[in-house]
Amino acid sequence: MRIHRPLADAVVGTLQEIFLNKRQADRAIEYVLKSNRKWGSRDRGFIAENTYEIVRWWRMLHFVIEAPESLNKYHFWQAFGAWQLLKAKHANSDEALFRLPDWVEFSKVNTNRIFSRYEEAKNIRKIIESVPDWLDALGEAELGTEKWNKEIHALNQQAPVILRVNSLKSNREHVADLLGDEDINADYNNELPDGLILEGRPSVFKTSMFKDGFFEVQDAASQLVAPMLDVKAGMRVIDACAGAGGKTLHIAALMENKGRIIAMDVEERKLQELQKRARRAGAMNLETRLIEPKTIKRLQESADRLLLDVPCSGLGVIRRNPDAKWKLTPEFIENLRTIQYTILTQYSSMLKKGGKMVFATCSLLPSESEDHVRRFLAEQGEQWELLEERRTSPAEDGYDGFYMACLQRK
Ligand SMILES: C[S@@+](CC[C@H](N)C(=O)[O-])C[C@H]1O[C@@H](n2cnc3c(N)ncnc32)[C@H](O)[C@@H]1O
Repeated sequence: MRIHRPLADAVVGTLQEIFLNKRQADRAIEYVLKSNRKWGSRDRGFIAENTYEIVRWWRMLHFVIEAPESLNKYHFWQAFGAWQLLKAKHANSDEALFRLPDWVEFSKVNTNRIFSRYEEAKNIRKIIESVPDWLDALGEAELGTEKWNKEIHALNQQAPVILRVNSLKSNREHVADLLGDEDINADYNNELPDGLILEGRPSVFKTSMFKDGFFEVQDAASQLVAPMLDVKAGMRVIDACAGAGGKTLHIAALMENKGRIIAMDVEERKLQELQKRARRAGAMNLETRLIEPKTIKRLQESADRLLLDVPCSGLGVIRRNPDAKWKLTPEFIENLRTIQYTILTQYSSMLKKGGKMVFATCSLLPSESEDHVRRFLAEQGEQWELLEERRTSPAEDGYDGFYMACLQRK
């Protein structure tokens, strides 16, 4: 394999945007890809994949190149070079040893030293799995050593691309056929009635099927949340932390567009995106509502079903957002725990007696998930019954790490 200089430049420049200018990885990648329309799909794939992988393995690469705390552009070139040298080995592949091109930026890259540092790194979990000290300690404290070893390893693997077919417009056999016409192969999974697991990492957003609202990209774990709500056509449903509406659209499809969904959030921008997606999906039975001081009180005991997909650390989805490892802080997670429990205790009042509520997070940490439900039941158990609870695990079932619990109001 040869490395093309403009592509390497693009990766190194994007890494600097992410680490020095604190840009979000997906936005920085999107920006650089838009900057040169002439790049073909392989070039784009190279830039996106290498950037994401170097972000994912940042701590390990930082260790092998022996970089200081304060970084300059040459350190990003060295990390890029080290990743080219190590990626086959790191994936346990027996590909031939890669030789770096004779570029001045690589003049300080010592291949033998990189390999010996890599062997050293293998003995230190937080280095080889590339996690900050505090997160490694927190994961181990909450999950136990054996489980954390497995989960953090699985969280560093690339996640599969999974679609949720929009049953308002199509069905999965039809979409699988249409994808086949575009040389995209898809597999089924019995647990996900509308799910299609794609082979490889094809770009699906440019297909006419996507533009026509035939599917959304949504991980398997996320596809389990709306069905747990047990919605029926005609019900009144509140999705209280709807964001851009991944789960709202699923709920709308399960309700066959009948009844009413109120999709709420504290960020108007996300609700606008939700409306755009709802139009594409043909979801007509929903309205969006920005949460203001009296919104929750006005909706007391008004919903048959309530989804609380609360803001969380996103630790269960770092396969897809590896830069979160470097942006999260213990203080931020602590603050989230307070918000999560406040949402659970205050927003639950919107549910009618006899109604069902799902509390969900995309975190692997019990302190953001199970612990809240246990405390809620301890404090208000006479009014609530826990009907069902589920945890998904990147290590065990290959899904993102979600928690979801269904509670019924007595
Ligand atoms: C996990 S995300 C929701 C993802 C969304 N349900 C989906 O499936 O695409 C959590 C959402 O909670 C919102 N949020 C944060 N604080 C909130 C609050 N106090 N009340 C309601 N929503 C809040 C965030 O803006 C974010 O969109």
